[in-house]
Amino acid sequence: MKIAVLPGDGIGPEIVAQAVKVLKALASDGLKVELEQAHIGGAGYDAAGDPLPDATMKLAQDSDAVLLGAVGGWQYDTLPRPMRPEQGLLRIRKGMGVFANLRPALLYPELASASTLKPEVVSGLDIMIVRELTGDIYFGQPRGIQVNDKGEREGINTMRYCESEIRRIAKVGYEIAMKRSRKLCSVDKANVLETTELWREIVTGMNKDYPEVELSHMYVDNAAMQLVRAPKQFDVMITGNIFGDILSDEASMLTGSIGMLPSASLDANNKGLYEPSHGSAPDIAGKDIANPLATILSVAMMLRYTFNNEEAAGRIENAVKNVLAQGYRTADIYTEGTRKASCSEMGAAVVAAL
Ligand SMILES: NC(=O)c1ccc[n+]([C@@H]2O[C@H](COP(=O)([O-])OP(=O)(O)OC[C@H]3O[C@@H](n4cnc5c(N)ncnc54)[C@H](O)[C@@H]3O)[C@@H](O)[C@H]2O)c1
Ligand SMILES: CC(C)[C@H](C(=O)O)[C@@H](O)C(=O)O
Ligand SMILES: [Mg+2]
Repeated sequence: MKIAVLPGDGIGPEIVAQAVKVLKALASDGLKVELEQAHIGGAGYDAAGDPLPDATMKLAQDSDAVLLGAVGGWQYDTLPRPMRPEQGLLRIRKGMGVFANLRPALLYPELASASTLKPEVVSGLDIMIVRELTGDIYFGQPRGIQVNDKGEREGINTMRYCESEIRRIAKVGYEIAMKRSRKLCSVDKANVLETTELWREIVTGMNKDYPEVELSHMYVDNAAMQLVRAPKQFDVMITGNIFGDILSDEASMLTGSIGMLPSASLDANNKGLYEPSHGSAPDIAGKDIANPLATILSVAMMLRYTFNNEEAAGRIENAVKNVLAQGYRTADIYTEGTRKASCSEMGAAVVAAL
């Protein structure tokens, strides 16, 4: 199997190096993997004048899966928008057609005290956020900054979903719910936004195809509040691109740190792009202190969803559990009495625990 490795910017190269160590360790044990690296984001702009160079998109299309670190950096924030790192990420998601973004918020028992919430609120937490990834206000037209009739500049973005886009993500949500506790909460803002009124109507209509699934609906503002009030009421959540972006960062803190939250972005055939849910963390880049576990756990998701290799996925997840049980902690999840580890030490500990 061929994996395109796109480290990107900021902490991207540091965390991806740890995930690659894990893949190479599995390869030395017989897993057949071929890795090829390419630039994306600011690194793509620096190397080829484009945040998604053609060669990178071609490599992604020729590979079975893509492992991505993160993109973005302050030095790129004033570039014209099409040249910004984030556009490279949006283009590769769209280009690969990976519309289903799975972001599991799982609390490892050892990290209950690392969360900023009370341990009893988060212990046993296991939520799957299913975020639509290639539509919504991220891609809707018209968009831009224009001068209006009064000579004043105005910024425009358009929230937009068509029925088929809603249907295909809802199907993913229902099917995941069927494999878990059969509880699905759809998050929208149907009280105000027509886009999500349609979303709610379609998700509700599909419940007849999955009668065992207990469907509920929640407005996004309430969902944001409920996630910190009583997060264990949720099992599978489905939502659109922008709400899912925000809610998944919020959910990550329930698990102790955003450095713990992996993701899988899948197309209709389970070909996928795998990346941590966090960004390039420019504030800590280059210091070897970032948490690589979200990226390492994204590799486990790759093995499970794209390569159907549950055994290898389980090996990685167990190794992560073991290193946490042994007390290894990067700075973001460090609590008194545990063993502070750098990014590379954490990667090495996971390899040793495989
Ligand atoms: N998928 C992506 O590539 C992605 C996601 C989000 C943000 N970004 C980009 O990243 C840049 C920074 O954005 P931001 O600061 O809003 O979000 P961020 O997720 O990069 O960082 C937010 C905070 O979390 C910390 N953090 C993030 N990942 C961590 C890890 N693995 N270990 C320890 N701490 C970690 C950071 O140090 C920072 O304090 C921006 O350019 C943004 O556009 C990229
Ligand atoms: C960097 C940005 C384009 C991206 C998003 O908004 O999807 C990020 O926040 C994420 O969550 O992966
Ligand atoms: Mg985000």
